[in-house]
Amino acid sequence: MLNRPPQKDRLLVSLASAGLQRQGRWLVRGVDLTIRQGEIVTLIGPNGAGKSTTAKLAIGVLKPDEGQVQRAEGLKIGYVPQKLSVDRTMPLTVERLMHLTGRISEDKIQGALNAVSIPHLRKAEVQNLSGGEFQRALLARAIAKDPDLLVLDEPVQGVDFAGETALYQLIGDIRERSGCGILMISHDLHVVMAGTDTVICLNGHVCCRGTPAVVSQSEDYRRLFGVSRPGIAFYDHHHDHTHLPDGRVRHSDGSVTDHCHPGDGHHHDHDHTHDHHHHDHHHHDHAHDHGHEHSAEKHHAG
Ligand SMILES: Nc1ncnc2c1ncn2[C@@H]1O[C@H](COP(=O)(O)OP(=O)(O)OP(=O)(O)O)[C@@H](O)[C@H]1O
Repeated sequence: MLNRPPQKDRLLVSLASAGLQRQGRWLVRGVDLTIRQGEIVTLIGPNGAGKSTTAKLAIGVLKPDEGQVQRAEGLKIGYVPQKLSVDRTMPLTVERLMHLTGRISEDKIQGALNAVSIPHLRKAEVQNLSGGEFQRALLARAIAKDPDLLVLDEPVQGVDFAGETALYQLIGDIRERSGCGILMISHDLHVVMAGTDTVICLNGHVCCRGTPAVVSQSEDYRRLFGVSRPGIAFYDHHHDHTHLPDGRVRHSDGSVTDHCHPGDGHHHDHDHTHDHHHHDHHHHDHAHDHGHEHSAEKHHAG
């Protein structure tokens, strides 16, 4: 699938001071945003912040009342909306779901299902799929047409944390393989979004933007999402040590100690909080206080 030569930095979509008004109210206003080939841009923001509206402006489903929206000529878009107009209780196989938006060749269907690791579910009924399998089926449908731009409105809804991690990984792999640009939407930052190049935090307007690490530390982000809620610290680097199940730490030189070394590659300027929604203890999704006893069991006990 999707094996066209990468045209790095090709501008796919740009919004300049874009705004949309309905019934005398600006749903979004002053939105500047660009998506380039091979780039993952994630829109975050609370309910009603205008994320879906912004995505619809980007793909051209909605026209801006103010500002400009431009798309590359002949841009092919794969869109996974937040809500699907198909009734999940209706009898419908994955294969037929993929044909709903137009005929796709057998090869493309197989290739797309392989790419999202559900080739065995081709004949499965959509209503029997798990949340994660359903999201993969939607993703397969979107990538089957070799899009230049994938727009994914809440791609991990109804998916547990392990599935979420796998899905974000898959989305990153799709970007690597196809070189397409990706616009994703989420309510909040997820640690596993570290593959995102740019996060844009929306609340009717753009509150802040930057890498996941920068946004998670920004005052605007904290104000919008509440400083006191369990925070997420981002690690955009690889640790050079491993946390053992008994809470001790094995370092790159093979030595084992009770604590991390000061130079072990953790950030020291972040909020020392845990994301208590995520009980799995992955090396890239935890923040911890270096002065404290740090034990993996504590996380699992959550
Ligand atoms: N056609 C419309 N007419 C009037 N208001 C609308 C229309 N479409 C959306 N809205 C309102 O615009 C605001 C932004 O909606 P939008 O769906 O873009 O938000 P969102 O950030 O995607 O929210 P969520 O996280 O809940 O999906 C909401 O308050 C919504 O009620």
